[in-house]
Amino acid sequence: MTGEPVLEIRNLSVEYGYDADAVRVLRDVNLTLHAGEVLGLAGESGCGKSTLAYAATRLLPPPGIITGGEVVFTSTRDDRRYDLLTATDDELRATRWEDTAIVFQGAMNSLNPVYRIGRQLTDAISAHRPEQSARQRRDRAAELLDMVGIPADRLRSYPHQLSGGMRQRVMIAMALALEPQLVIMDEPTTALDVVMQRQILQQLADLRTRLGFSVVFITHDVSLLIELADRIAVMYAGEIVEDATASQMYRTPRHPYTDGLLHSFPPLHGPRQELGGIPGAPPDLMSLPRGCTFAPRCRVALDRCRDERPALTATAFADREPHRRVACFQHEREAAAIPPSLTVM
Ligand SMILES: Nc1ncnc2c1ncn2[C@@H]1O[C@H](COP(=O)(O)OP(=O)(O)OP(=O)(O)O)[C@@H](O)[C@H]1O
Repeated sequence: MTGEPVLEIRNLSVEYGYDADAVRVLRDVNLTLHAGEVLGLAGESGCGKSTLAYAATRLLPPPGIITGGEVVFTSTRDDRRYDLLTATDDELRATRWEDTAIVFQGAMNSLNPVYRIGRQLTDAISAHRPEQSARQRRDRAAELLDMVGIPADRLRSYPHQLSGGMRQRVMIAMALALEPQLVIMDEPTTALDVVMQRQILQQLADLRTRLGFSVVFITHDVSLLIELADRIAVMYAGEIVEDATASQMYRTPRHPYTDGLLHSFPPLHGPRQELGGIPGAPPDLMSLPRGCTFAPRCRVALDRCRDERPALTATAFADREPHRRVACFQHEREAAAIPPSLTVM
């Protein structure tokens, strides 16, 4: 169901801090998001998921600095392709909310406590659609609430009168107000329970089917993404280490880190399984190991993995799984050992 590229992130690098204190937090990240796709970004805390989302949309707060790369956005609104990293302030203003909307971490707490929900939605609309009448804006606000499953009479509620899940939905409604092409949600639900997380991602995926926008959904919980995303990019220590469809990742994780993540969260459906987790902790970004950054925690690391850093490239099974990428030497060895006819895809 996915279409043309909407967002093409190329060799994106980010540092926090300056000079000797600078930490390279993203290293040459390449990732493409397609029209209508739900892309999940997974990985443990601190691996750079939020940094990637904020840098790609030029919303990175200081001391974050984009040190290289490009982020090409294809706007269907004005049929233009442009690099968000070199876009002018006017271009960025025009693209925000209209083309791309971001729901930040903890966004549900960013609703203004002293205004009713309706006012906050209509204010967001009027900032970009001044030509609309008050009536049109109210109707649109009610329609948006309805889209996210909240009855229109809640327009008169104050944020504190809504549950956390409802406030999160209001933020989604606000993000959808101007019919953007791309919605980015950063771990919208850390404060909410897993059932609520699932409902929210489910709702976004359903709305995407109806309205056709693309979604980047950031979470620690890869099992949630397996169920609801089309594609998943797994990040580790500032790099993408695996990029595959959700079903490929579930059936045949090619990176040992992905495999570890899959066994770190309980799936909501299917047979019970023991949670393994991943021993150890991610490396200090100031002093990364020479070889694969995951090697010190990897149960199947080879000597080569400690010396050489694997690049994110097509898998060793590329003829049968095009568009899939992994950064791991071990899977090449496995591929060489398995007769192609026995390979499970
Ligand atoms: N303002 C900052 N100054 C210095 N380093 C920072 C800053 N913000 C983030 N970092 C570092 O950048 C790295 C990536 O952080 P980021 O928040 O992007 O990761 P994340 O995967 O989104 O984590 P989480 O899931 O906890 O939000 C971390 O090592 C973090 O310590």
